[in-house]
Amino acid sequence: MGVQAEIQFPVIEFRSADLERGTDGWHRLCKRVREACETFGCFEVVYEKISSKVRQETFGLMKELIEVPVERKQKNASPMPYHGWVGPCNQVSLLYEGFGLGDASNYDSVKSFAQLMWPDESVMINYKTLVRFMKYMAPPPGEYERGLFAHTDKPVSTIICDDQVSGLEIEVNDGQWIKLSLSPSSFCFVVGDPLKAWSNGRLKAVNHRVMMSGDKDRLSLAAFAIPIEGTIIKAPKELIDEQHPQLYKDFNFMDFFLFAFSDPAKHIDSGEQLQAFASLSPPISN
Ligand SMILES: O=C(O)CCC(=O)C(=O)O
Ligand SMILES: [Fe+2]
Repeated sequence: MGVQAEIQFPVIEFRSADLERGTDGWHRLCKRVREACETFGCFEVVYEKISSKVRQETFGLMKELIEVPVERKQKNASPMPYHGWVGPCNQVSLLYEGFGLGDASNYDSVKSFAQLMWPDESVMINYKTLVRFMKYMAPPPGEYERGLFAHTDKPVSTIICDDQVSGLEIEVNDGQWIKLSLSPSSFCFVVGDPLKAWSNGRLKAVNHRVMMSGDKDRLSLAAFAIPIEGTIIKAPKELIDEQHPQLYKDFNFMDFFLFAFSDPAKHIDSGEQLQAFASLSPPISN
């Protein structure tokens, strides 16, 4: 046997700049990938955009997945070969265990996999994200004008980001408003009516509005959590006791959402709509 020549296994860095189709960098990258596939049939990809933190968290969660009871793992079944759970067995190996998550880039698939494996996490509301892109024009010179009327949010929660032109105001005490100045790396998290109901009134659905002044237009972007069809908003039993009697009836999120935007509800103050829709006790009169 001859002396084994030193073998150079291909290591290719995927830099963001080279991933732009048609550029010189992209052509060079394609050439190296093709050569590696022709010679070795594989290569090491160096890609720094996936942080080591994300990788660590992923493997941390996998350890939790391995710990779920076998009866639950068996629910990860599929009529397709190689798509479901396989535990240690003679056909594969006594050392092997594997789960299958098909269509993994689809958020709903990931959610339903997680719900099969961790069904008790009832705190988790399965939702879709509605994003709205908003522009508020600068008011006439010297004016302080309403950009968006005062309201509490109807989705479960909202994350707002703006372009540093302030305008968002929150009501801290009855009638006392503060204007937020979000830093370039901040977002504002807002509790919506359904989250208030879910928490049996513990969390505050804050009244907020947009008031414009100055000469700059304002851009904002909001991501709203909208529960999937059929989601029932129900306070967990741990949050209900003698000191904290149940404040709201269980309700279908979409029924409330449609109610809040319906004609009859237009006459109800935004912050009172939850009370009007789901209250179990008559309103307290002063
Ligand atoms: O544009 C903003 O800052 C707030 C938007 C908002 O409150 C909403 O769309 O519910
Ligand atoms: Fe809002």
